[in-house]
Amino acid sequence: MNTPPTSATEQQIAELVRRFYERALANDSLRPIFDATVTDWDTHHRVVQDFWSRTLLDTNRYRGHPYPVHAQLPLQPEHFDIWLGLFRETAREVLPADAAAQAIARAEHMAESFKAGMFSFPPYPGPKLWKPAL
Ligand code: HEM
Repeated sequence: MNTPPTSATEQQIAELVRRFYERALANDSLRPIFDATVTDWDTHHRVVQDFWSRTLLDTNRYRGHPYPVHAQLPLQPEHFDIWLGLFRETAREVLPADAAAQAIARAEHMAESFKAGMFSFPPYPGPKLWKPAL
């Protein structure tokens, strides 16, 4: 999704990522999920920085697909609330106001989409319960 570039700098975005992960890894609910998944932190920071660079500066550095990545993680809805709380705090601290507002809006929108995709429906009951129409 491309939006007009904000006044953030790459340096501020790097700082956003650094401080956000400092907080996320100090959080007892989020840390185990990162510990179990991320083996190469430099690469992870770079990928996430590229993502925010695309969102806030309209660069084309991130070309991944965040939804399938998160759909495979053992997440509950409350993980997103905690994540967003830490992200809002960090974004307001590190980014200029226009960029903070855009980053927070994007994260909130993604959290809503992720939650809608991941938690809206009960698990598929399986083919045994399906009856073909006659
Ligand atoms: C809506 C809020 C979120 C945003 C915007 C976001 C953003 C991202 C992005 C851009 C990536 C890189 C995906 C890629 O490899 O292409 C990522 C990966 C990851 N995120 Fe999130 N994330 C969010 C919520 C969460 C939450 C709640 C958790 C729970 C701890 C989480 C844990 C992870 C982990 C563990 C990875 C690495 C997965 C892997 O390397 O296999 N994220 N996230």
